[in-house]
Amino acid sequence: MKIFSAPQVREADAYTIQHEPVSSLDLMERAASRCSAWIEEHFSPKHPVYIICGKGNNGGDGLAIVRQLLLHGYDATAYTIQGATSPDHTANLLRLRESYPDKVHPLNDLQEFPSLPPDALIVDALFGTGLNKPIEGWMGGVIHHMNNLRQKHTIIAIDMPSGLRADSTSLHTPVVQAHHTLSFETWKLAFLMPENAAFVGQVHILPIGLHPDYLTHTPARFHLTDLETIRTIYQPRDPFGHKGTYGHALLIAGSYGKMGAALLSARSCLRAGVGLLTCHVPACGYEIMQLGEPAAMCITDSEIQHSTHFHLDIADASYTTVGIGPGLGTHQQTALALEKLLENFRSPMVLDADALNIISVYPYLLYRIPQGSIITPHPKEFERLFGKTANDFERLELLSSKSQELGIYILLKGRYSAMACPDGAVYFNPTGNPGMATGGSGDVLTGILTALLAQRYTPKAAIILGVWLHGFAGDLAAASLSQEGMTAGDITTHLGAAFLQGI
Ligand SMILES: NC(=O)C1=CN([C@@H]2O[C@H](COP(=O)(O)OP(=O)(O)OC[C@H]3O[C@@H](n4cnc5c(N)ncnc54)[C@H](OP(=O)(O)O)[C@@H]3O)[C@@H](O)[C@H]2O)[C@@H](O)CC1
Ligand SMILES: Nc1ncnc2c1ncn2[C@@H]1O[C@H](COP(=O)(O)OP(=O)(O)O)[C@@H](O)[C@H]1O
Ligand SMILES: [K+]
Repeated sequence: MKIFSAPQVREADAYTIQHEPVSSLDLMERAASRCSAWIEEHFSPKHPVYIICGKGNNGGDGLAIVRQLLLHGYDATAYTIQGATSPDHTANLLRLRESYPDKVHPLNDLQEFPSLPPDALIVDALFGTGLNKPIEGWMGGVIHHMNNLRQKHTIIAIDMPSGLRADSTSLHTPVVQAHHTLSFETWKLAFLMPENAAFVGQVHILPIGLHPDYLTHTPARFHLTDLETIRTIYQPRDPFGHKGTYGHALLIAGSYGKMGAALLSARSCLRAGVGLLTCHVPACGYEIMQLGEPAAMCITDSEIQHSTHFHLDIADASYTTVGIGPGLGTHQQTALALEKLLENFRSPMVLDADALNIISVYPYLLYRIPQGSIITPHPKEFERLFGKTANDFERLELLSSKSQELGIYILLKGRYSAMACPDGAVYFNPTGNPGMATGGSGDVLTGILTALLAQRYTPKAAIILGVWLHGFAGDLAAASLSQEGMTAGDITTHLGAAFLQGI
């Protein structure tokens, strides 16, 4: 699913008005009716609804929602900011005043903000995608006041929480902290940024019938992975396939005290369909691996506690791909071995965890990573590799520019993991839950991505599909075990069900 910028949303709006054709007032009526239907579905008429309306079309939506709710037996009231209003706003104001003159009140300063009865809902229709500067003065006070009321009253934002910019940071400016955001047609980039979590609450995308030609043909740089994309990527297994068909992966992982990471990664690699798996571990890990996962082959390092050189077969390129990093440790000898690996193995590989921590100490190694490889930093690892940024939008730009500069796929892990591709596109992943915020979840992901590369998915396909499956398996694990009760290994045990149900 494409994520459009605020100017693109305006273009989609104009294109729809011109080509459907539909009047802009009717499109507003349609958008508002999706919102009032959502409110009616989730809240009974015993909740009085207070809708705070700005001067533009977001406020126009708010006025139409008030009228629609009143028609359906709800007690709804509009509070409107005074000033020059947009034409569709003006038309809706007249319509509302005509039928329900006592349901519109002016809001010229904070003193005029209504005192709310218990159970009242606040609908925020102050500003949407037309916000053109940070909110200042008494309107900032209104937002502050609404946020103070959020403990007692549910706040529902129309299209955007007011004050939030769709495409750039809103840090240090007043923004409504909504419980629910009802947004039209497409996700906005701002909703996916961790720094905005407190503002957007739960996001509900409401289709309003924007013209499909515009949505299909307009290029977008940012995407949110959806089931349709996943179904296009997924390749069913060949009925005549044999284990050679699905690749031979080498997983380099583990050190003394962290063999669990290697085991978690190996198990998920096997459950994600690899043909053959060999694990390289330090000598202390031999029995752990052999007993822990009989389907994996195991080769050991000459050192007992950490790895110092990786198996010679690497130079013969007999492995389809390599996954390296989980629990590896950052010993200097391991760092040297990583440098040699990067010299000898030139196909796309997966680098995670300690492999990335080593690279952040020896940054020149970044430039030796084979083209098309996948690196999977969590935010702290990302910062160690590429430095600090002032906000999440700057971090996103840094992520994308490094991916393009280095010719590698960079996965920044989190609630909506961001996958930056060397062609400049960035994909966000919607699956997953906070139950996955537990040690070892990332190791499981490394195994999955390594397995998909081994099966000869392109790196772009592997990363989009792998991250989706990882999150979906995590969601299934949470559904059966609870977010608290699940562990990283439960993500792996639910991978089979994720293939069956998530694609
Ligand atoms: N997408 C779709 O397809 C559809 C979209 N629709 C709806 O339209 C919304 C976009 O409407 P919009 O363009 O009129 O902008 P909106 O958000 O109401 O704000 C503009 C007003 O706010 C003002 N203003 C701005 N910043 C300010 C500030 N910091 N401080 C103070 N004032 C500020 C600005 O005043 P100005 O600065 O221009 O004088 C102007 O008056 C969209 O979010 C959705 O709800 C649906 O109705 C139909 C289908
Ligand atoms: N709140 C969340 N919502 C969705 N996914 C999450 C959440 N928290 C963590 N995850 C996922 O869990 C994984 C954690 O990875 P990582 O931090 O590397 O864990 P570890 O180092 O313990 O293996 C990532 O894939 C991340 O996207
Ligand atoms: K709003």
